[in-house]
Amino acid sequence: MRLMAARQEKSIRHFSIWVPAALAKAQHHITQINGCGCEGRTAPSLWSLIKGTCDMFIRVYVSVHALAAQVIRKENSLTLVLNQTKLRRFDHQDGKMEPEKDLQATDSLREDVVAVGLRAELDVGQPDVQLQRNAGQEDLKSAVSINQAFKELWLFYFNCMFGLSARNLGDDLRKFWPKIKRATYRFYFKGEFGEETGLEPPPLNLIHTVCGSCAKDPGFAPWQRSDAPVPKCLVTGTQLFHGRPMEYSLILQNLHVVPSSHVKNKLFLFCIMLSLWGYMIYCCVGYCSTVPNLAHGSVSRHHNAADTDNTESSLGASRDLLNNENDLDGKGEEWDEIRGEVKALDDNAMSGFLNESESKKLPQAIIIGVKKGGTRALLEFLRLHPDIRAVGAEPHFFDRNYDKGLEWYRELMPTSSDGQLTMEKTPSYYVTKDVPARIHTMSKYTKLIVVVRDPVTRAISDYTQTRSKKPDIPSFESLTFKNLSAGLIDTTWSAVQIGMYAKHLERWLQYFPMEQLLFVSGERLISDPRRGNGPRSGLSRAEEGGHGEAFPLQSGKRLPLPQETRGEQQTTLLRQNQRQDPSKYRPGGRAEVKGLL
Ligand SMILES: Nc1ncnc2c1ncn2[C@@H]1O[C@H](COP(=O)(O)OS(=O)(=O)O)[C@@H](OP(=O)(O)O)[C@H]1O
Repeated sequence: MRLMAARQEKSIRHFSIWVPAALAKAQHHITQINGCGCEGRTAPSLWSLIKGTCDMFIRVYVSVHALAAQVIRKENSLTLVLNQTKLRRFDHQDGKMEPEKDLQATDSLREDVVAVGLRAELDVGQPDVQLQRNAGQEDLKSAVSINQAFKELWLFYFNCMFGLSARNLGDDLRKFWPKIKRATYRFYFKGEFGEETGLEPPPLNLIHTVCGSCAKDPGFAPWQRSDAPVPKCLVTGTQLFHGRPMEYSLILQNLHVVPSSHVKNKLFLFCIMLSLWGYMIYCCVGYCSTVPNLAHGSVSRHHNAADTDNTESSLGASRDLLNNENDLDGKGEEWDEIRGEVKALDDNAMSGFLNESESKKLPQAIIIGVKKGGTRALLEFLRLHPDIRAVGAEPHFFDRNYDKGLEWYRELMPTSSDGQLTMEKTPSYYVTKDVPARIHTMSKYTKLIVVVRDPVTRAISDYTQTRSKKPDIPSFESLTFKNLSAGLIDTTWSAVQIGMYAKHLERWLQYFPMEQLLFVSGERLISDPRRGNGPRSGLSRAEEGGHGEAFPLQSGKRLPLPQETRGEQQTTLLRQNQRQDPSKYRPGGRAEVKGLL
């Protein structure tokens, strides 16, 4: 046995505890024990415990300065695995300790020791003691005894580890101690002691035996003192962790050791972090609300929302799944465009292209609709005419920005001389309830241009545009028809509503005579823009004015807009040329421009 133990000793961490065959049956209830010991008390205590309780024949090699021990049940033996730096052998027969003995590869073992401590987080063990319910009475008693013995053993280890050893560790051990982050005690007893088995708490004499020398030490848990009541859960009171008191919380059979001050510190830190985060969010919100652009955006959106309502009211109770949202989305760009346009014109003024008689005027002609009718094309063609000055973007003054006032509106317009016509286009005007009255208020002589197109094609164009931005919208058919098989059209859908040109026209005719409205065919604008809208269309005049090359017409295809063929730079140049030598680009006078309308 000694030979064997010596051989095992060479393997440094494996030691055998021999168990009498008579007790082997009971022992198989014990699968594994992890523990830790120090100061040479572990093995004697283990021995005392088991001997005193189970009368087992055990030979124990004890650890000195050991951090962890493991007892693993094998067939007829328990193997005590010690993670330690030094060893002393304890002979139970004569009760003497052998002299301390240095281990090989001490450093690596120390690493191992730390690793064990961290890996287990001082998870002291998993005895996994099972009480076999169908076992005989004797077996049960034996099992219970062993269970109890080991339970006590763990308790002792815990005390060694956190009670005495925390204060009595040698320097080597002490330096590892701060690395231990958390202490967790776990008991895995499948079966309640006491209640199920009727077993009493461990007898006091056992405790005295185990802790004979330690019991006087006030660092030990109170239950280890002879005068202290023995608790059923076997672990109680306050232990030391890093020299500070620890709190125990009993959760089912698991017992967690939570260093209270540690937790409190963490909680405190967490609260501080939370407050900081809250403050940062608060600051961010405050900052956002003070950033001019964002604020402007939010105000604009607010206005837009209101304006959208306004627009919707013109369409009755229409389902506006398309139009207004798009308009809102595009508005930022529009205003950038407007500002860009105005700026470009101001630049012109700076470079001397404008003469002093020019001023900004309210529009005399407006393309009021309809959306997706071809309004952009018409405006771009018209503004090539030297006597037409137009805002490139859609001002949406009469439907969304009316509260900004006419001066604001005028400021958006390009400068023009007396003979020139100022124009703008906003296709949503045609379907917006209040717009006819508002334009009429501005000037009852305002010329109104409406580009109309087959309502179905228009609706499809409208839908397609929205779908390109929002692919998730329902299908065109499902939006158009109330009942597809019956062919019932849903006239509440805005895309359909906009196409009901006659209905909207009635509203306009309440304020303007028919002669003041010009209806342009969107289809003809595509198929034959030169002649499509009359022999004296703006396009033919522009062509006469020397801009024919700007309209490379291919039959059946829409005419490319000037930007598409020449680029914005060239268009700007063209306008500058118009200004430099108006006569060259001026086939007719203002009267002729008026005649177009
Ligand atoms: N010459 C030329 N250049 C560009 N686009 C042209 C032109 N002529 C007509 N169209 C068709 O007009 C449709 C766009 O209409 P709008 O400009 O009124 O649209 S918007 O309301 O301003 O968004 C759009 O229709 P769809 O293509 O069916 O969507 C354009 O194709």
